[in-house]
Amino acid sequence: MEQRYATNPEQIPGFDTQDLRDRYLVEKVFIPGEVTAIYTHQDRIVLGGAEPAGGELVLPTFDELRSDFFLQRREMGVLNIGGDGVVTVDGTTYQMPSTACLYIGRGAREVVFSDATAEQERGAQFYLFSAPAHADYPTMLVLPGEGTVRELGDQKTSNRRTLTQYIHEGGIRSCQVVMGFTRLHEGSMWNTMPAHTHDRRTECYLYFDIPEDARVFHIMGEPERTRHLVVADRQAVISPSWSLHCGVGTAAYTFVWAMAGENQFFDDMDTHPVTEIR
Ligand SMILES: O=C(O)C(=O)C[C@H](O)C(=O)CO
Ligand SMILES: [Zn+2]
Repeated sequence: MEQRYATNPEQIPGFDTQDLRDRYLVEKVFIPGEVTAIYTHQDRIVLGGAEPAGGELVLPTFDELRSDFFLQRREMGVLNIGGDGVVTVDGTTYQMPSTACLYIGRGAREVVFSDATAEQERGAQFYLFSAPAHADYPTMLVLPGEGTVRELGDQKTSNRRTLTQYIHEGGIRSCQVVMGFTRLHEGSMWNTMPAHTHDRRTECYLYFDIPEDARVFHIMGEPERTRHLVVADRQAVISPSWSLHCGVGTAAYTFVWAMAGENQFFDDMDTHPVTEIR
């Protein structure tokens, strides 16, 4: 498993484009037939992907965790961004259509990922987001349309978007993980405006449904000295607690957001008016 150590905002001015990409961008989240995992020391989050590609994939444990099985001391949110899939947790099967979310609580020993059928055109792609857990919450599935929906932004400012909360205080309960996804409406390109930081939590965005010839310019860094990452489809960005995280696409797109840290209050954000960002 790749490890990425935590960074300090004072390091950012000394980083060139590649340094930023090496530390904050995950270019290959999905590899057919593999479970990928990146261990970031920012809030000890592990993020990755499971793409069964017609077979069965078992969630392995990794040496770096020094645990008997992956979820011995951790919890995990799983969000399917591909075709229909199935996740089996200790013998219980969960059908996961595209954009369904499964919370898997601490203590689950065996997690298996597969496509729903052998003949499907588009395979399942499970995005994985895990954080240390101090208690056992039940494993729960939430299907598309069942989360808490918020309509945000305005077409006039090119940021009309629908945000769905799955794992959060008013939905599936967890120790730390907060998770959901945001879909930009056609013609809207800006996410997360007005932009914010939340010193209490690390957040990761997995961008998807970006057309092949389009990119998202993800803005990061301290609000008074921002930088950017150019992000392609199905790539993830790690935003440390001190980093702004917002972006603009050259086409509409969708992204999974997921957080872990000091609290789970979704609205605990320090907003930064665009007129003050540098
Ligand atoms: O479009 C948005 O706004 C978001 O999706 C915001 C993220 O959920 C976020 O950054 C929560 O802290
Ligand atoms: Zn945020």
